[in-house]
Amino acid sequence: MALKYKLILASGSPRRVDLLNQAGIEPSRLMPMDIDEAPKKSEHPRSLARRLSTEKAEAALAAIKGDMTWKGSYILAADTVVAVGRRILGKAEFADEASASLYLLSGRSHWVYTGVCLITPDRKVRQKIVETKVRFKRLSGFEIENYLASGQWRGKAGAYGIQGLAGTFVQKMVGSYTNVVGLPLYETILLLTGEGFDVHSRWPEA
Ligand SMILES: Cc1cn([C@H]2C[C@H](O)[C@@H](COP(=O)(O)OP(=O)(O)OP(=O)(O)O)O2)c(=O)[nH]c1=O
Repeated sequence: MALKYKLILASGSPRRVDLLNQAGIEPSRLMPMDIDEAPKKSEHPRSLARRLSTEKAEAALAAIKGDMTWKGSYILAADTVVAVGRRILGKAEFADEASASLYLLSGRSHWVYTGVCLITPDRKVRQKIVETKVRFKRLSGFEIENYLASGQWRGKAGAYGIQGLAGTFVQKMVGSYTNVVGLPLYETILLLTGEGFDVHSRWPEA
């Protein structure tokens, strides 16, 4: 898809850039937004994905405020959350946290929620929250140790990346694969083309 517009990707995730490129879209600018990603007390994982994707897009909009170079640009942001039931499995900082996450995912199903938020040049907000159900096989201690040694858990929600070695753990998946990797392409294109989205609010012109 050849985008006629300037697109700011409010992200530092190399996966999101790759996925957009896969769809034929080259962001004009990458703006990683450093926001507090801690869930609120008893916040549902779906609500968290919605809130954080909105906050990332909003932060990018605030950052370009008054800069005429970016007038007329779209802003795209996403947030991926992994959860077992309502229990949110964040990005592990250390191997022991990653290990705990993998033991929890072993032999059961979990949900991956990605919130995608697009702000249009006329500052309308288009948003989608996409859900994928993933079932992991039962993982042996050896498989977990081996995975931890690969380092592929770093910087990823739930401490795994389906696009790498952890792809071999997946027994079953229902829903979008690209959603799990960090940006659901089908829905993102719908947002960009202006079809099938939820309008929540409108922000003033940057
Ligand atoms: C579950 C899963 C997540 N991930 C990644 C996607 C996201 O980069 C990351 C989830 O963290 P996010 O907070 O959604 O994104 P991020 O901090 O990496 O990037 P940014 O906020 O700047 O956009 O986990 C995979 O790459 N593969 C997977 O299978």
